[in-house]
Amino acid sequence: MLPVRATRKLVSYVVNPVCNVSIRNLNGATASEPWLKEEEKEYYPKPEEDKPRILITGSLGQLGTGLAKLLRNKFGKDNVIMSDIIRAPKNEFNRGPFLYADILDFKNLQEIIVNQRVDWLVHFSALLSAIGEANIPLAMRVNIEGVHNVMELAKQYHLKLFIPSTIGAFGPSSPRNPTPDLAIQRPQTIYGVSKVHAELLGEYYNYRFGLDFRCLRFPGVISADTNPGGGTTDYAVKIFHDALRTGHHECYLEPDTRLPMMYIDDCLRSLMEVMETPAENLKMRTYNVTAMSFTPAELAEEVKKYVPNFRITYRVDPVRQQIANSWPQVFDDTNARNHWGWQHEHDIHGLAKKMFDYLMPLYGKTFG
Ligand SMILES: NC(=O)C1=CN([C@@H]2O[C@H](COP(=O)(O)OP(=O)(O)OC[C@H]3O[C@@H](n4cnc5c(N)ncnc54)[C@H](O)[C@@H]3O)[C@@H](O)[C@H]2O)C=CC1
Ligand SMILES: CC(=O)[C@H](N)C(=O)O
Repeated sequence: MLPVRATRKLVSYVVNPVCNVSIRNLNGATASEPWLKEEEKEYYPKPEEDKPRILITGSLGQLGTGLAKLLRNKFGKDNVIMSDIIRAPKNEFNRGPFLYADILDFKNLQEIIVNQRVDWLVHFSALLSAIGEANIPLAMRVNIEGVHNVMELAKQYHLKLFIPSTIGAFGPSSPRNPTPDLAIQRPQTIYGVSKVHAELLGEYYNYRFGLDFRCLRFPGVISADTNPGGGTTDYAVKIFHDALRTGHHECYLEPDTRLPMMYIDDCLRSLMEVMETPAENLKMRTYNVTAMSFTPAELAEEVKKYVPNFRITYRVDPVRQQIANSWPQVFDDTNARNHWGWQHEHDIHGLAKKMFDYLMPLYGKTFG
């Protein structure tokens, strides 16, 4: 029997096929562990190469498809495993590994992590703010139980874990203009409550077990090639499609409802950057990031530069208006900028240009 001098939790016994001895195998331990003797190292897997293997949960939503593309360009197609509970469109399915993974099925997730030799876990599965309010029991399961599952698995298998949070993790008693990283957090949506839970649990696992947990609070994310999944900030995507389709957008928020926003390229880059920041440069585990803040009326003015006859009218949805009224108006991301060099690229003008450059040809329109 080979001696194992580790103090970490022993998880399995295996029979080594070469010398037919029983050795105890530590989850996630590789031959680079400093506590291994030279002769023990051959029984442990070689350390991972420089390219991590990454699992994305809920990867068919607004953020996941773009992130998979970005990560695959950087780390190789086969090193990024997309997963979701919905069927992948054929073009997505053919672009690289895709697996069914229900975030509520712990065993299935465990199997994927082991079989696919996952190193990083990007946990996107969630019910967003508006849809969460419409189905609170499901939101509690997906957003809270789902987080428990990934947190525990990331701990067991020594994964680097990213879970996004949101401006929605703040509430009406938080300072709203500007909202710093550390402030009162008493959100009044199940979405917000579940995100505060994820932030706190991740920070606790980091402190208690050394889990490499990283979290960014995103504002409303705006993208042209994917659709939002049922949030309060969704109008800021739909307005571009409506402008090109009919020239008219009926907005569910009041004209002067100011919310922080970000173009998807900035959002995904911030995620990549924080994942690659050396741990010693992270002074916190949860950071605000943002790019701009605007109201529906201000965005409509921007849209008119491209579609001069564009009209916006307002029919307020009380649920989403109430949520928006409780969220930050301006997000303070000074710490992200100072600690790990976060910088946004797109303001409201850049955002509108990007959206119209992408969407106009799809709607058969030209500028001017
Ligand atoms: N889109 C935005 O503006 C913002 C998003 N975030 C966060 O980023 C993450 C990704 O957001 P989006 O892509 O916009 O969300 P989305 O709603 O577009 O996509 C979520 C995905 O989760 C999947 N899902 C639902 N139940 C599941 C289950 N039981 N097991 C596995 N997957 C399941 C859905 O099928 C969907 O594809 C979320 O955690 C969200 O809270 C944070 C702030 C802003
Ligand atoms: C800001 C978010 O978290 C999301 N877009 C939502 O509106 O729910």
